[in-house]
Amino acid sequence: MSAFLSLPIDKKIGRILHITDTHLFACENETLLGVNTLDSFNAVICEIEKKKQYYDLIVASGDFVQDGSKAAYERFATRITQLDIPCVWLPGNHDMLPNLQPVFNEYQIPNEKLILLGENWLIILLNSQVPGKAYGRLAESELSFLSETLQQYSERNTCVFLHHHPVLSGCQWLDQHCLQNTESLQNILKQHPQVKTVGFGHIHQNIEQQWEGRMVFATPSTCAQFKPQCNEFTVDECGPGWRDLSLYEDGTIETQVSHIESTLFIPDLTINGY
Ligand SMILES: Nc1ncnc2c1ncn2[C@@H]1O[C@@H]2COP(=O)(O)O[C@H]2[C@H]1O
Repeated sequence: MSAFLSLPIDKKIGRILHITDTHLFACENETLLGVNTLDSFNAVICEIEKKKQYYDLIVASGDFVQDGSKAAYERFATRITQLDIPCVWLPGNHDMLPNLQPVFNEYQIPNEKLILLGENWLIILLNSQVPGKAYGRLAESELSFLSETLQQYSERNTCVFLHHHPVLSGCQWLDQHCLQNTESLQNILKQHPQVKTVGFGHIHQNIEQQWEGRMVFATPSTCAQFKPQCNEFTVDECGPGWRDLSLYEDGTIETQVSHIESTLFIPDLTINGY
């Protein structure tokens, strides 16, 4: 069985900050879809600091960088560790593990896939990356890790995180890049009603919907967003975002997405791909 991180919680409610798709570059002036991704990430973190909300854990769900560079991973690691909240991560399709891993190790951002949060909750992080591809797939090893962990901790309410969307977003151009073996995930989840939610990034938009009797959600990127329900690539005007999750002892979840409201981060709506 894998190593795990055990986090006691002070209060009865477990609080998670979900950050995703930061798309940072080595160069501080680089932009994605017209948004300076370092400035938008910093704006999100500053806003979170200002709110002084208490968190037990940060889950960072991939696409940390756009250029694959160590310097860009350093930018993420430097700023996120300033929050002084335990942070765990999983990779997205843009991530280069040989560059990510040494930097996150240096900053003590642990590579834990199994987190015991307080007495009642289990957080599971899955790697859905297929190197060189925008779509995702859960390898047999990830599926058996999920299945074995859920069996071992069957008494705990559980949140599962991965990068790719297991449910269709309704954007055709994005749905070709979804999780390809959703059925295998579904087959495991069907046997484990303790899994209360599945969270992901990748699609740069807010989704909260019911799936197989549980809530699933996508969290907006900390940079530019994609417009919901569009067949062709379309950028949304929504500002950089993040998500709060409150996990209650009885297995219920409250969640809320926030966005930065600033004219500094309006994307270039004329760009049609990257
Ligand atoms: N115009 C486009 N049509 C289809 N896919 C695209 C387009 N532009 C970018 N993409 C891919 O879609 C992916 C969506 O999120 P990513 O940031 O992972 O990376 C993106 C690209 O790999």
